[in-house]
Amino acid sequence: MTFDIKICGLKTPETLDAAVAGGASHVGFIFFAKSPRNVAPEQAGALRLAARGKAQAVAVTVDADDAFLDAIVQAMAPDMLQLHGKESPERVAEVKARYGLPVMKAFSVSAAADFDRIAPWRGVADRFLFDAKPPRGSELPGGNGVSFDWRLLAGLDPSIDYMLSGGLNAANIGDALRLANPPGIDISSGVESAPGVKDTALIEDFFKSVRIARGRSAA
Ligand SMILES: O=C(O)c1ccccc1NCC(=O)[C@H](O)[C@H](O)COP(=O)(O)O
Repeated sequence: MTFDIKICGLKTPETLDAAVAGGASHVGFIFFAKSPRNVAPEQAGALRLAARGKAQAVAVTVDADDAFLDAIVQAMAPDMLQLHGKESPERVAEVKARYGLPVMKAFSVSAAADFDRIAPWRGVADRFLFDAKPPRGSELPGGNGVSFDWRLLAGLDPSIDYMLSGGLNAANIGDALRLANPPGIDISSGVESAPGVKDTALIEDFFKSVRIARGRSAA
């Protein structure tokens, strides 16, 4: 079974290279003006070239309209769209049909009952991303560096394909993998030295911790 690792919120060639070299299966680009990780579609288009054939480029949007999605898809040709807002199942289906791309739908989680909410999106979204609920007052629906109780994932229907997200870092990824055994993981602020500033050494440390946790050599 494959195990996916997404490094999200990349903005520079150096950190994108570190993500790909470390073994990222997915690299994420944020299109949300209030985020310190926000990039222009053309910037993401230039960056993602280095990942072509090595990692899937994911465009992360929040309740984006067709005009904005058109601009993103045209400028960067993403491999996947991550919808991180309040997109309905109908909107997810519309986006999938319009672009012919797989869609990962994000949900925030704080209790087991939150997984019941995904039912209408099953069979519509290709994958889910389970993130923590944003802290009170945050303007960001994601990228807040906060975790939820990973034990909640242990009882999830194993046919649900998802990435575990929210507050992961090199120090806690071992516990997260042990408790949740997810098919994929996603990280952003845990590999940053400041909000929106990715750090190549932290990216390398994260991959090293993942390898150790998965029982592989740290070298
Ligand atoms: O990261 C952002 O700034 C962001 C802004 C708006 C919507 C989504 C955003 N991030 C989505 C992601 O996939 C993040 O990697 C995910 O929320 C985990 O972030 P973190 O807790 O910082 O690892």
